[in-house]
Formats: sequence, C-alpha cells, structure tokens
Amino acid sequence: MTVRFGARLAAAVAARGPLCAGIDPHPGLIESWGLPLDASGLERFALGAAEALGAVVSIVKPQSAFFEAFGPAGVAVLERVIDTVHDAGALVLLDVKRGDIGSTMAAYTAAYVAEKAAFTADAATVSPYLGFGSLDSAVAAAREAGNGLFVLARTSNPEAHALQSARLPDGRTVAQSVVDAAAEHNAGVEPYGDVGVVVGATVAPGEVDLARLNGPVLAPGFGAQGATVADLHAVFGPDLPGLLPASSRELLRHGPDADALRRAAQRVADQLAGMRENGL
Ligand SMILES: O=c1ccn([C@@H]2O[C@H](COP(=O)(O)O)[C@@H](O)[C@H]2O)c(=O)[nH]1
Repeated sequence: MTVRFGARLAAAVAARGPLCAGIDPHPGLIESWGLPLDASGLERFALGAAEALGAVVSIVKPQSAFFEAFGPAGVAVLERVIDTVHDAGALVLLDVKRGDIGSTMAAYTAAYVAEKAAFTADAATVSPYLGFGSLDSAVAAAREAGNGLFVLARTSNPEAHALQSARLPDGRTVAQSVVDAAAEHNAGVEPYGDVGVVVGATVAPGEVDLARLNGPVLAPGFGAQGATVADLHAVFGPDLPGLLPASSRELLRHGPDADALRRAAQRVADQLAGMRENGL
C-alpha cells in the first residue's frame, strides 16, 4: 500500500524535527570548501552535504538550479544526491519550481512526482502562477504515487510582494488564494495533506492565514536571508503543524567537515525544538 507523503513527512518530523536543510551548491560555497568549480567539485560538495545533513534532519531540499548549471553532469549528481539523502534516512524535497500549461505540466509531473518519476524525490516545488488549476493533474498524480507538492504562495524574496500581495476582486490576496486552493486538496486528510505551500519566514506577520491549510508549510528565508527563530514564531506561531523552516547557506558554510555540518544542523534543530517547547 502506498503511504501518503503527508503521513511520511509527519513521521519524519516526529522522529527528527522540522528543519529542512537545503543543498544549494553556490559556486562561492564550493570554492570555500576547497573544491574545484567543476562537476567533480559539485559532486564532492553535494554528496558530502547530503550524507551529513541527511543523517540529522527530516527533509533535505536540493536546489535543482545549482546542479543544472553544470549541465547533464550536474543533473547526474543531483540524482545521486537524492539517493544519498534517502540512504541517510531523510526525505527529499526537490526545489525546481516548475509550472506551465496543463499539458506541459503533465511532463513535469512525469519527471518529478508521478509514479515511477524520472527523479525519485518525495516532493517537488511548483509554481501556481499559470493558474492553480494548471497544477491539478500534478496534485492527483503526486497523491497517487505517495508524493507531495509545495506550491509557491508568498515567497521570501522582496520582489514578490507586489504580485503575491495584490488583492483579487474577492478581497483575498493572490498568496491567500493559493493557500486556500491548496487547503481544498488537503481537507479532511490526517495527520495532514500532501499539498504544501511555500511561505517565506521573511514575510510580515499576518500576511497569510494558514489556519485551514492542513498541509506542510515550507518556510525558506530562515538563516542567510535574515529570518530568525523569533521571526518564525511571529509569522507562523509557536506550533503550526507541518511548518518546515528551511535553511541552506547558513548550514553549508560549516562544511566541508562532516561533523561540523552535522553539529550545525543539530544546533538549529535544537533551537527549533526550543521554540516549540518554550514558545520562543
Ligand atoms: O520563497 C522562496 C522559495 C524558495 N527559496 C529557495 O530556498 C533556498 C534559500 O536558501 P538560503 O541559502 O537558506 O537563503 C534557495 O534554494 C531558494 O531558491 C527561497 O529562498 N525563497
């Protein structure tokens, strides 16, 4: 029997906490690890990070763009990163932010989240900005395969505000309409559904109402983009079910030493556990 993504994620978070560790092989980071800026350097960087971080956190988020930048050799490394994270015991959220008209979206679905998808991640990020309905077949295929989707709602970058906080004729913001559409897919599912949203930890408190989402919330912007544990608390409250604070550069700068990477991730995981226990 296929176990749904939402259930698998909830179990992983119960075991290891909610931190989502990003693997973003920025050229500057690869060089700071003393590695060459080529496919061999990418491979050592990304597999080292995958092995170390995948052993600590519940979910790892490789950023596809940094692998694609190295061409086919980089994409081959990405496939190995996914396997390495799984072997280390964590789930994989592939950050590819795909979105297109329905018929093309079907091909992205086959690549990333459908049964026997070409990439074997557990979930992928998608963009609803060609209309949430263009994602419907991806949602259905991912659910059938036991995989998940994270839909961009209110992203962490400052340029997003004008578009995503614009008001629709019914008074809701564009971002809120994305959250509400995701919530429809998650209604009634326990412990929560398979359609997550992306809401940056950098956004202003109260911008998005997540109370009825009943799904995971990826919160990038924590760490290198400036958001702190206090910001997470202010934006999401102390115990939003399914909240996955995501951090990449802030963790990766501790490499290449595997122990240092693991310790950095564990420190952040402990901080997040403190946030829940003490309402920090
Ligand atoms: O709103 C969003 C959506 C995705 N991202 C991605 O998260 C990481 C952020 O990395 P840091 O180094 O922790 O800043 C990166 O892959 C982005 O593409 C985001 O930042 N904001």
